[in-house]
Amino acid sequence: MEEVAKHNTKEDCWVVLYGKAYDLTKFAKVHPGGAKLITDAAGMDATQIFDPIHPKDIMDKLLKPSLTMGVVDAATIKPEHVAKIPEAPKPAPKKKKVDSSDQAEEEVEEFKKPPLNAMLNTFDFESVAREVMEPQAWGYYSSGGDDEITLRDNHMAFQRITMRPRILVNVREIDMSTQILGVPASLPLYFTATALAKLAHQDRRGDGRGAGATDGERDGEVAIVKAAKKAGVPYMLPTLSSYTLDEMLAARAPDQTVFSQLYVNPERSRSEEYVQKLEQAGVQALFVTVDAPQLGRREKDMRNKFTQQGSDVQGDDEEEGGVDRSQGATRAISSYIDPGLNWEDVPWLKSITKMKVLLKGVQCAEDAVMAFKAGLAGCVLSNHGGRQLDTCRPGIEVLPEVMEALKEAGATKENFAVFIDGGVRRGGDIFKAVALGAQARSGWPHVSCRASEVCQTCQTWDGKAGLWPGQVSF
Ligand code: HEM
Ligand SMILES: Cc1cc2nc3c(=O)[nH]c(=O)nc-3n(C[C@H](O)[C@H](O)[C@H](O)COP(=O)(O)O)c2cc1C
Repeated sequence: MEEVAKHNTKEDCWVVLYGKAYDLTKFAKVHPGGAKLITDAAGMDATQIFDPIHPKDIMDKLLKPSLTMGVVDAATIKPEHVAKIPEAPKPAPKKKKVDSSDQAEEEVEEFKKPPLNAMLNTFDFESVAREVMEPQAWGYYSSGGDDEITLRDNHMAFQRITMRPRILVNVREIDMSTQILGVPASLPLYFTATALAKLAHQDRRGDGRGAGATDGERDGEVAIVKAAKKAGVPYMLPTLSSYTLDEMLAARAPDQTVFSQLYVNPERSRSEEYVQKLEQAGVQALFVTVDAPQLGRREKDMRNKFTQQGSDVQGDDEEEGGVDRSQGATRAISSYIDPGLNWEDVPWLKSITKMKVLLKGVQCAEDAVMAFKAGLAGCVLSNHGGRQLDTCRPGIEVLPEVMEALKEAGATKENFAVFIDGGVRRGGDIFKAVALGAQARSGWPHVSCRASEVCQTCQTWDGKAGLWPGQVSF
């Protein structure tokens, strides 16, 4: 540890994680979470800071092996060598409300979470999340690309589609269950991949319980695996998870089937290894994300990080506080997502696994048809929740043209699956997607239970029991 402690500046920054020393001097400058988080821990053991956010194996998975400087003898790590989680920034002073009658000032009450059964829709969850999450985490979760036009339009697009209910049909028995890529699902919904789920469980109050966690756990993706089982829908495990793949897989119930999302690494052998592990674990389908060759410019997130991390560095230098995060993140993300991935890689993707391979992030009919002709199992019409390229069309709007083109190309629901995501916030949205031809759509994890109720209402209104299988276009 003595040797590591000598490398304690941002120009020469070694950090210990789980007993191994890494040279993060270059990486810190491009760290998606900002340089300061890492350089503040220069020459120290940063495991306590790292563990609540990242999976244990991310360093070996993503960093070049030459940056591992060696193993550190645990006995040599003294308390002063241990980097502590930075104190949460002081809360903004409480707003004063002026009482118009006597001009008295009254403090606004601290936010209290409402009981779970008072949460009637996904927007309720969103407004609570905004209050209880760390501002930095909220920035990461809620931000979209550039002007966030696509982010907003994804949901607006559903509002532009109106219902056309039929009446006087016996709806005593209705059945929302379906099959998604051969996997039984209680409704046409799966939980999509979202990176770094533990971030949502960080603690703003400092009592170690985490914003959304119960029983002192920061259970991130592990909780989502369990929630998917409870809701009876598949979950697409994210590549950039907060838990290791093994931990997520271990959280499955014995009869539970999951899918996986894949960011293709520039070092293809790493992706191959990862995919083999998924296949051996019985994962059913691989969704290769194709809409993120570089990270979207999420300005809300960038601004937030600047104020959070840069506020104590007046006259900031670009590397402090991650001011130049856009460039940094762009470069960082390309260190584990290959921006060179292209159609010629599809045969390779198919050759490394027996799992069904689908593309996540298709945004027009031509590409959907190319995916079909390339022998893939399906695609997700997605603009990455408006987090990547701004002013793209919502998946729900792309859907009709895709279905038509696919039918013309000879695709059927048996040989090519079409899913959509983006802006789905109510069961009625799922209904519209299915009515327009998608086989399922993906949603944020906590959506499903409420969504299923609304979905049921819609199905009742439509007036046909077991409506969906008949109504799906192919
Ligand atoms: C001492 C080591 C590290 C610390 C303390 C750390 C801490 C953090 C924190 C706090 C965030 C959340 C920032 C946010 O709200 O967006 C974050 C994000 C992230 N980190 Fe790290 N990290 C470390 C090392 C690494 C390494 C080695 C990698 C990968 C090679 C990595 C990859 C990422 C990624 C991909 C994000 C998400 C960024 C985004 O999409 O906004 N981190 N990190
Ligand atoms: C916080 C967050 C993290 C995400 N992380 C990933 C990811 O790691 N891989 C990926 O393919 N998509 C990722 N996505 C995109 C989602 O899988 C999905 O395409 C999108 O969220 C759907 O739009 P919606 O948020 O409006 O429901 C992420 C989305 C959010 C909100």
